[in-house]
Amino acid sequence: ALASARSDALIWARDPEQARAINQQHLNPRYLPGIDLPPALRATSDFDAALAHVLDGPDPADRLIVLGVPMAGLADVCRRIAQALPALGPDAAPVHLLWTCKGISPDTHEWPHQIVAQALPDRPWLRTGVLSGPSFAREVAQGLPVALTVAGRDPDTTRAAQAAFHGTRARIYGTRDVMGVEVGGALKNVMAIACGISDGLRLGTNARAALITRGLAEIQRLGVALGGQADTFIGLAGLGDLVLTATGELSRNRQVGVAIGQGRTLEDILAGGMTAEGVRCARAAQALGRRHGLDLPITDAVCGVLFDGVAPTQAVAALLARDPRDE
Ligand SMILES: NC(=O)c1ccc[n+]([C@@H]2O[C@H](COP(=O)([O-])OP(=O)(O)OC[C@H]3O[C@@H](n4cnc5c(N)ncnc54)[C@H](O)[C@@H]3O)[C@@H](O)[C@H]2O)c1
Ligand SMILES: O=P(O)(O)OC[C@H](O)CO
Repeated sequence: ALASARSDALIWARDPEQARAINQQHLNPRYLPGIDLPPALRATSDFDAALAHVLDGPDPADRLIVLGVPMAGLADVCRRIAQALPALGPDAAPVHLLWTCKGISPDTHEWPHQIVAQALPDRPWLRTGVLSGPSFAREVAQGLPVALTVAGRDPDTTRAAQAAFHGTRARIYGTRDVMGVEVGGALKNVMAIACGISDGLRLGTNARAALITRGLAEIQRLGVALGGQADTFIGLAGLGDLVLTATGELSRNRQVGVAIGQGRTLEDILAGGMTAEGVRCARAAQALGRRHGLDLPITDAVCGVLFDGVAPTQAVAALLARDPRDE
């Protein structure tokens, strides 16, 4: 998206072959097969060179890093940034750092902003935030319109993201509710697995709508208990991303659920190395819910099917047999 409007967008890729394909053929055959990338987009596999590109750019008001790695790589990449960043003084121009990660650490139950704060502490010029919302990478790469949310404690972060993306096909909204946005992004993946299972079982569109609506209630319950704002969950990072991921065929989390509903095993589905963050964070969401004394029945059902050998049909029956309650 950035490279469609400006000439200084640079991707850091771990794999030099991937960087070469982006530079020479304007293609990313592994992750975005068949899509022509903007010729202005350049790539490097040299981590230090990528950071220098941000710090040495012509406009100090324009320093933006977007971390598009899965949750499993977030701490590691932040530590690499911490090691490579020079010691800037307190008056240095800000560097804005956004992450796209949607999940919870399966071991420590930490949220992305907590992982970033630990790995990159005490840098007053570093402004951080989360970039989230309904956004299949493939559609963004095709140049189709997308609306996203940036959440950061410092309003500068939202403004920097808005300025950077202005003129592209991406429209950025701002909020300060980092926790709410992160809970929305992580939990919608669990709900997308639930909707996929329901669709894989051919339970119909009524069932899917029920799971989306009650799933949103569940996401909001956990998010508010953790300090998020209730109205964040009817915004792009809540309802918007939930609807997209629970219904869009491009969703990998939904695809995992559909395949399970059709009778495949989780091990078999994930054997190709697909990133489906909902699988990695469902247990952590369940544990956080229990710690806060919350009822998260759909999350429990997804955990039962993914990890405890509960048959999908049994999980549906258990959800329907719960005691009646007010909406
Ligand atoms: N793909 C999407 O449509 C999309 C949209 C919005 C948000 N997200 C979220 O963004 C995050 C990244 O998703 P993705 O689909 O781009 O993941 P991905 O699995 O496609 O990986 C993205 C890139 O990160 C690299 N990577 C993986 N582990 C790494 C590590 N340890 N260190 C450095 N690089 C590493 C990969 O090689 C790849 O180039 C996820 O949390 C996902 O939920 C994805
Ligand atoms: O493919 P998924 O299920 O990880 O979803 C991708 C994005 O998070 C959608 O906003």
